[in-house]
Amino acid sequence: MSTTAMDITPELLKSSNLYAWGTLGLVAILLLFSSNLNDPIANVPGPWYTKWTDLLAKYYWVTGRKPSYIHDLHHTYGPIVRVGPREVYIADTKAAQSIYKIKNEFPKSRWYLDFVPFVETLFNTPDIALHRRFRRLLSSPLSESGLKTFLPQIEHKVNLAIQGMGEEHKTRGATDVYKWWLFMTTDVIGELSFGESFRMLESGKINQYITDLQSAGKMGSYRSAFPSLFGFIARFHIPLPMLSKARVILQRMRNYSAESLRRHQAIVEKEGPDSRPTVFSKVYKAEGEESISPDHVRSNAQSYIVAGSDTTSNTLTYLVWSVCRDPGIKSRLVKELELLSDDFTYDDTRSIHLPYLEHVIDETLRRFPAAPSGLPREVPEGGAELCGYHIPAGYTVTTQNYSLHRDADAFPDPERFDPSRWENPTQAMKDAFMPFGGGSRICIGLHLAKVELRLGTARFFKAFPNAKMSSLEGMSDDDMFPKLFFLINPQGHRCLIDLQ
Ligand code: HEM
Repeated sequence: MSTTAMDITPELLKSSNLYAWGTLGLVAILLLFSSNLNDPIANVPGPWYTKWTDLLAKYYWVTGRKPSYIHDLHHTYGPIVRVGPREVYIADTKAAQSIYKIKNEFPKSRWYLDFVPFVETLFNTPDIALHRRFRRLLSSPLSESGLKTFLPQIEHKVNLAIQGMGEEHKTRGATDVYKWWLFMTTDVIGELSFGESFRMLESGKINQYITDLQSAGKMGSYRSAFPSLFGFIARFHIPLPMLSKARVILQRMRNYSAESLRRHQAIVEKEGPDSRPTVFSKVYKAEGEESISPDHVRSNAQSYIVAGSDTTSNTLTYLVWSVCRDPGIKSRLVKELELLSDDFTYDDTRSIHLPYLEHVIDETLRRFPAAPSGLPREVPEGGAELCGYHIPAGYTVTTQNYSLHRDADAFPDPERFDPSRWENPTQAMKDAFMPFGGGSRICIGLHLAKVELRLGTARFFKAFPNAKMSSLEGMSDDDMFPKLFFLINPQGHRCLIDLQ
């Protein structure tokens, strides 16, 4: 049989296709092989795509679901998991202890500067020396003993919140505790930082500054997910309405905080240095190398407002919701609080033995940690051995409370809200419990938060022992589904409680 040109061409084509695919395959294998050779964390378990990109993690971050995405990865891949080309997540308490320690600390990753940009503060600075200087100046007023000066102001604000809740219930048939706790914590930290409250408890309204802070926070989420894109837009002055609006907001916030601090300074100059103490009073007196610039005072005060409001208010909201949903837990708490007189003070909550109150608070901090997301750190020089893997210097290692607090070995039946698990806490529970972070970067406001949590919870359940969930205005458990950005937030932005 003779072979024609018509017969040859498909054969040729077939074989040349085969050749092309074969070459491509070979190149791919070579690339994979060489990238594995150049990838010092190639052996860390994780989804295949995380070797090249962390885009999926970013997607979950901007949609408020990253902690649960990471948690699922831990379920599939174990306590150490790769989530991007240069980042691993760790859900192991021993490794967490070696990352978040006081001596030879792992510095905060530069991610914090994208999340909260422009001026370095106690919260965002990766600079260890600057952080130590801030911390030396700022710690003592927020320590347990330092806070004694501010107790009357805090107690007054808690009382105003309880009063506001009671009044709202009379006219509305329920009260929105989410709103009142936010007013309370924001007014407390406003007064302690700026020397004057935002007076939201008195006006019953969120003011412009807080609205601005919330918008700036959203922008920070996007900026920290796509820092190069934002850098490019800024560098080439690409006009984007969203960015011009953000600039106006930032300027307004800056003016507001600078104005408040100036007003406070003027009062102090007129009435004497101890006339209106704030948590920054010590800073004004500092001199020489120990001092910090007025802009640093302003930006740190601003960061306190962010860090010290939603965190504590959302904890209180989830606490009230969790207790009100479980009659057994509520009656035990209410019974214990009978040990306090009706006009009890904060000191009474410390001197009278109230273990169940502490257990309820700890269980809320475990089950609904206000900062459930990753706290990224940079591996220092020399690298680190974590969970049996060598992670080189400069790579990012991160743990998240969302996973540590759901470790079933430490906390059996971890999704269950069960304060009694804290009656005899095991070492594993203590090690895995990090609601305030750890090491040198542990939350500076934890004592203030504890004061507000103890006072707020005790006052609420003493004033409203029959409080229960309300279904008014369509309120349901769906409203309380947690959106997980850097901070936790109930997705409905409300929590209606029937106080009767
Ligand atoms: C229930 C309430 C609170 C929770 C659960 C909480 C949680 C945390 C966590 C987990 C960190 C570590 C962040 C990290 O490593 O990236 C942190 C740091 C911080 N928190 Fe809080 N916080 C609370 C209340 C407050 C309050 C009331 C303030 C007010 C001053 C505050 C101010 C700060 C600041 C300034 C930092 C940075 C500390 C540093 O890096 O040295 N927090 N907080």
